[in-house]
Amino acid sequence: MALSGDQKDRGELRIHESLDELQTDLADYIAEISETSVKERGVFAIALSGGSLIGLMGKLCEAPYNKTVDWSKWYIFWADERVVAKNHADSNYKLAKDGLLSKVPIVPSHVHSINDTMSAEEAADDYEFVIRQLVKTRVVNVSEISDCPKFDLILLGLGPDGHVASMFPNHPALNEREEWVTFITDSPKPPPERITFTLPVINSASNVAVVVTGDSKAEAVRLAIDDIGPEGPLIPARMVQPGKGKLLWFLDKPAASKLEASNLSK
Ligand SMILES: O=C1O[C@H](COP(=O)(O)O)[C@@H](O)[C@H](O)[C@H]1O
Repeated sequence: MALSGDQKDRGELRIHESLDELQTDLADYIAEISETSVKERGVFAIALSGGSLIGLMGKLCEAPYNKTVDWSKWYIFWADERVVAKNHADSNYKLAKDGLLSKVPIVPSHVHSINDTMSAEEAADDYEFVIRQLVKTRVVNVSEISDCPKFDLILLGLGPDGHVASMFPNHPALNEREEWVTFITDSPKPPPERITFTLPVINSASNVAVVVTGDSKAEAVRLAIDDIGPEGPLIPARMVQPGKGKLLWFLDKPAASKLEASNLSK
């Protein structure tokens, strides 16, 4: 049984007893948002991250989801990508392809990964151009409060340093307000060259879910969610604040272990 609660301005928290329970809840949640988006818009535009997230989404490849989800309506994007070849072990595309996309009937032309033959800067510009074309045709919705794309769902992981997508603590990319997709060449976590959605895009989504497991991330979870006062460090995950959308945290108990217990109710 999960503990759940709402933390003022920091969204809904779901804290799970086990990884198995978290994975089932995550699969249910994604399937529900997919169904709602397809009913309302005819399509589902989802942006993935890399890292541990993809393994935690694994139940989507199993019954009942593999048969009940309308995969033909899914359009896949990446909230961040490493600028490496698509068949490289560090590629977020490869991770998702091997762990999810090759196991369910996604339409290949609906998978929008970065151009891996370009420099980081070119790949970021090109990816933004691709998204702009899909906003024009409303495959990706548009935000009412900014000129940004409004993804139906953006799924994020969280690094122990508080990074989300490829936005790292104190990095100038956090201040980008004009571009939808930006690039970095100095990621503190290898590989150094990456592209990433900017905060305005993440914060314009209809739904943002941050999926975090393990005690190595407990301090980052605390700094992202708890009331740490004005002097507390502003880690990237704390800057995830969807304007009109819904923010949800999927945590296991070790990741939630440093949160104030007062956030939680049965
Ligand atoms: O480098 C990255 O790290 C984060 C966190 O990964 P995790 O394995 O600690 O969950 C990930 O969300 C991001 O997409 C990836 O590029």
